[in-house]
Amino acid sequence: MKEKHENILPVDGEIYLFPALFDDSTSAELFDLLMQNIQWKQEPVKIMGQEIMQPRLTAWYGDEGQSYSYTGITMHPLRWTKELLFIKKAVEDVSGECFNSALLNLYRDGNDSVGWHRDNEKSLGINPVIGSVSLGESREFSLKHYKEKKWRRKIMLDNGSLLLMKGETQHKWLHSIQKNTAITKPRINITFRTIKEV
Ligand SMILES: O=C(O)CCC(=O)C(=O)O
Ligand SMILES: [Fe+2]
Repeated sequence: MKEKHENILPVDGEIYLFPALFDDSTSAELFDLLMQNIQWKQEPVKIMGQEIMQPRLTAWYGDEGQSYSYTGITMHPLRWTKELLFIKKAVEDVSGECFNSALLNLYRDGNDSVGWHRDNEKSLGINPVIGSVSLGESREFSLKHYKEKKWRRKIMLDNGSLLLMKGETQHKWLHSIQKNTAITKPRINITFRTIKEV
């Protein structure tokens, strides 16, 4: 990392916030391009044998030849777009990390959410590094420790920000975006990842 940043987690992992990876006008331009050019879809997931629709739209982009299993569905990535490569480079420059894929989320409004989970799929390997870019409406990112559920953190993810998660974070902490019905505007989130094995 270029500058000195403070770890947001008290134990068992590292999370760093870069509040302004992109300025307001770049963020607004990227938001519009991603709204238009990404192949957003509402995908089903299997939860305890039942197929239900995810409460948000998603898309997966990446290097050729990658595939990814995510809560019971296998996804084949679409080819990087120009704007995704621009964002990826910015994330790689400030983090000093490299990524070969990205999972995108579109929260249409405050009724969309992602439940408590860890990004600890086998294909991401041990101690995966995830770079998470937010565009559009601010949403609160909630964290709780996997074992000590009383250990909690909340981070506001604003337009143009980057959240970098590394170390043991994905093994030891759960995260979620909770519904907030006061929110009427959309948010795009891009999580850059590295798939280690197919
Ligand atoms: O929208 C976010 O900030 C988090 C998304 C997330 O946790 C995921 O895609 O795994
Ligand atoms: Fe996640």
